[in-house]
Amino acid sequence: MSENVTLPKQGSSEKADGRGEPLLTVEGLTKHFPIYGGFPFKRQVGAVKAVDGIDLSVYPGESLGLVGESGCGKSTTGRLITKLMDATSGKITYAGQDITKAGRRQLAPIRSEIQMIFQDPYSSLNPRQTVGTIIKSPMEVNGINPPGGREAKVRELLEVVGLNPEHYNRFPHEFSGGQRQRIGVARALALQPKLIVADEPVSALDVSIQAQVVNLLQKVQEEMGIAFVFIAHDLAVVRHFSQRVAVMYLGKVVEVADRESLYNRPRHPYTHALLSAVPEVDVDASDKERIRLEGDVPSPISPPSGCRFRTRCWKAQDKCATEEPPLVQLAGSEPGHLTACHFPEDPTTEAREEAVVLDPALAALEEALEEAAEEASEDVAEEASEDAAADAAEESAEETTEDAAEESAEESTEASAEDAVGEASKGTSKDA
Ligand SMILES: Nc1ncnc2c1ncn2[C@@H]1O[C@H](COP(=O)(O)OP(=O)(O)OP(=O)(O)O)[C@@H](O)[C@H]1O
Repeated sequence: MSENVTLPKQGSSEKADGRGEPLLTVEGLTKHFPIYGGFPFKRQVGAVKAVDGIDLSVYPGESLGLVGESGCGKSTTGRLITKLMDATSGKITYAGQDITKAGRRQLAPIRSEIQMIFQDPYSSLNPRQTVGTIIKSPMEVNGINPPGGREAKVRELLEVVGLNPEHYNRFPHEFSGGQRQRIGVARALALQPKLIVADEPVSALDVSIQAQVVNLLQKVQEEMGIAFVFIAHDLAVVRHFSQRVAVMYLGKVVEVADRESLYNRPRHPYTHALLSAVPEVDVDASDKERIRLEGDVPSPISPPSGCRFRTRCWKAQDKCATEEPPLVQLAGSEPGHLTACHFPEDPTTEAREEAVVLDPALAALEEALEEAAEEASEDVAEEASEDAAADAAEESAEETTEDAAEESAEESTEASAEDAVGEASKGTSKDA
């Protein structure tokens, strides 16, 4: 399938797409967390390769979804982008400036433009501060004095995120989970950012509240023109929110495309697997792929060679173990749709003839269970037929006994009647 590979590097193909200059670009970004061991002197014995060479771009005002299973490096990527953490290597460019190694002073003006919304609305707000103080403090730290004063701005922000401005003096514990996440959104908006990294902003919330918070973020993104990196572990949440989606697996971006192309014509087997897990109420079940993504993501300390997904992939061949597939535009994919796979799927989501189960252990277990179920049903059938035969035999035996008894009773009645008649006639004759 090597004839599929046609275009290099993500950035160049995206620019050709007419989107203009990206707001943020990361190239070859890596984050390795060192592991220390040994006695008595500790030394580095390995590293968790949380993010291992990713290329991504975020354009002004767009929402980019970053999706993948737990542990694939999404949160680390978010923290690297927001400069909450330094990268091991690679390059981060924001608004044309290389900020990879930027110090405090160079970062100061940028810090207010890039904000983060965290996953857990319960632990991300200081419980001892009032809502007013929480939302106001980024303005204080950055010396921002909005017209009308900070308090007026906070009240305005509370209204924007759907909270009562009168609750300015309340504490976080007086709010529900959804409301706390709204406070987190208001805090992120306080500095009029250009980019917000939202790290699983709804996954800690009740399902009924999730849609409300996603709608709020969507409103903020559209009305204020803020670019979003929306981190989620499945494709369902980002589906209605993100114009473009990047799929991550074990520290790598394996596929990136605009929403329509990714959901309707995914090429990477992992994307197919993630999509088959998206609940689709309006789609006929027969039209859906039946791939169950089972088993864990391998350890990021020693990821598989070549393609990292190969250990769970149903299409893997020898080449996948030796050559790492580059993230490129494949033949049949649209411009900007990039995939890292040697043996990509056809650009369609039509149903497979057979179910694909990604975990061989699970497949073996399912087979064993099926066999056991078959055996059990055979036994049941056998028992049932034995029972039926026994019942039939009993019934016929009963019938025969009954018939025989009836017959003998009839016979004996007849005989006794005859006898009686005989006796009577004898008596009559005697009397006579
Ligand atoms: N500070 C750290 N030190 C060591 N390892 C870390 C650190 N932070 C994250 N990791 C590891 O890096 C890998 C990627 O973690 P990360 O949190 O980025 O993944 P994720 O895709 O966001 O997962 P989740 O959805 O569970 O948060 C994981 O194996 C994690 O254990």
